[in-house]
Amino acid sequence: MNPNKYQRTPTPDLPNRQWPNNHLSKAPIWVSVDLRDGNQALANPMTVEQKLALWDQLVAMGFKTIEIGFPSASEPEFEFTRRLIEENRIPDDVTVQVLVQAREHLIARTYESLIGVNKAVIHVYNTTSIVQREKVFEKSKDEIKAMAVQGAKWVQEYAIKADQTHPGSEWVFQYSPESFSQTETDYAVEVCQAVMDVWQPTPDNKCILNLPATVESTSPNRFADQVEYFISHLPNRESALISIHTHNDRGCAVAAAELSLLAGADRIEGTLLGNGERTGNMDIVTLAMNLYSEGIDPQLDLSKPNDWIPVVEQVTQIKTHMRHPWVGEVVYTAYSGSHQDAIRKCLLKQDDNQKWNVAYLPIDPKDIGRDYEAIIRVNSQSGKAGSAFVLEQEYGLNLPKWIQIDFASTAQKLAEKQGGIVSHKDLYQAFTRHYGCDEKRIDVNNFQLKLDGEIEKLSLDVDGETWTGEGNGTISALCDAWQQRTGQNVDIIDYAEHAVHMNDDDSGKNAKAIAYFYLQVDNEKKVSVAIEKDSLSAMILAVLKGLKT
Ligand SMILES: CC(=O)SCCNC(=O)CCNC(=O)[C@H](O)C(C)(C)COP(=O)(O)OP(=O)(O)OC[C@H]1O[C@@H](n2cnc3c(N)ncnc32)[C@H](O)[C@@H]1OP(=O)(O)O
Ligand SMILES: CC(C)C(=O)C(=O)O
Ligand SMILES: [Mg+2]
Repeated sequence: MNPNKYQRTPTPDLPNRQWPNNHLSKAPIWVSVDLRDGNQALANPMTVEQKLALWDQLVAMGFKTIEIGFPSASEPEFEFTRRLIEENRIPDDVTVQVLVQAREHLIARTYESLIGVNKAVIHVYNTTSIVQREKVFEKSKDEIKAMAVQGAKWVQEYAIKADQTHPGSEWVFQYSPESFSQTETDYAVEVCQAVMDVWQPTPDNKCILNLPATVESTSPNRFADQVEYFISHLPNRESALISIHTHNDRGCAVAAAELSLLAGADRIEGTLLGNGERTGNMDIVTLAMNLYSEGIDPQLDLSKPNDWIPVVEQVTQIKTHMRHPWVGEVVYTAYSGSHQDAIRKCLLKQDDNQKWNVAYLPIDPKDIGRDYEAIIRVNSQSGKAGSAFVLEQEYGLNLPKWIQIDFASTAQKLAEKQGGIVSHKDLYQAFTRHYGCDEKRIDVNNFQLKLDGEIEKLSLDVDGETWTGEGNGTISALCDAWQQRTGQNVDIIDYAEHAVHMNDDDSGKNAKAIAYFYLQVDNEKKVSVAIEKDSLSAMILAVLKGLKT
């Protein structure tokens, strides 16, 4: 490692920067560049059929501008453009965008690909960065500016020609000073101003100036400075939409785009899940969800990742990381005990009419189709709350805290034995086995209860023996019967019972009752559970189990 090899990328001095004081209140104009920047980054570029599948997905998600490719680059790119147009696949409210270099024959071919389109953005670019000027193009600043101006002129001239031969299309012009992030910002303003001088946009007929961090080379705050500087120094700013196109070389593409919006940008280019050159383009999903989590309508439908992620994965051949922000498979899952406990307590207190406020869950996972099943998974890092949550969500068991504590060591042993995540079914089976819920070990018959004044008189046969007792209710009469038979003193420390819908293998859902008892028999504390057809039977059996075992 030799840090002396590297230097800081210069950015403008902006002592009165405004962006840190700003807040976002609306979504930007989104532009998907999946079909162009995403595609050009793939070892195996998408086939036309794959591009069509991704196009349909992007339209369904609500993108209104989609960069569909670089039609002058290859036959498949050209053919894809033609198919969208000829097969009427472009909805009226969606605009296609195409990329082209500032080279005449490529611009001519680009317009050819667009014959018959209703509306298209022609996106022309040339690089303006110091390294590319000096080493790649070996041109002066004026010469590079002249390339941009020439490109802008060709874009305009060929639009006029296209209108003459095939009238009826609407053209929007976009220019990118490629590698804006590594360009002196003053110079980027100068080049863009020269392009605007050619196009003569107005506030009613804006052009688009797209500022790329082609290679991300500064921290997001310094990129935001570059953007604010650009916007505040651009004459005729109101005649341009300012677009941002960041890449993720430093891992901050989303942050840089988000801060650029604070700095005044109107429009964001990016890809789903951040596919794109090298470390990728700015991930639109992450930025849109960031806005959503702050109460801003993202103006995109990201609610069904389980539908659209497979499409993206299929066409890119790139798997989504399980911890991908907002949509990764486990990003709402808590394994650790204290997280599970906090989530469970917050969810119990979360009211549908209140703003979402749940520890460890920045949004309601249900908003993007993630079931609570995915939220809490029980393994050996989990505590009592995790098992309680699973049994509650999946089986409708509202375990009192003393049952949670009593069952915790059984769940822990199971998790340690299995070594990974304990399935919901295994956990439930462990619970019913631990409390003997499936075994009919006590035979109860001839139940009779008579009210004598304020006293309940109970008689029943337990395992063939007749028990009698009295008290101010069934359970106290039952405890009295035990005391009469054994001389042991019985106190009910706590109990709970509720209805539960059991999934019987044969007959489907069955309403039953579950009772939980916490007893003190002389000096011994006992916990018992019974599941029966009705609540009285469940309570009697739970008490008997506690007493007899
Ligand atoms: C940052 C980005 O993502 S930019 C977009 C990059 N995407 C792509 O390039 C994908 C599609 N591109 C292609 O398939 C090819 O580059 C083509 C078909 C467009 C052009 O191919 P070729 O003509 O063979 O040129 P090649 O790709 O080698 O390009 C380099 C030439 O174009 C010039 N050039 C590169 N970019 C530009 C530009 N934006 N404007 C004008 N000239 C340019 C270079 O100076 C070089 O010129 P030279 O041949 O005189 O040295
Ligand atoms: C063509 C431009 C906008 C680009 O993709 C980039 O600079 O990253
Ligand atoms: Mg790019």
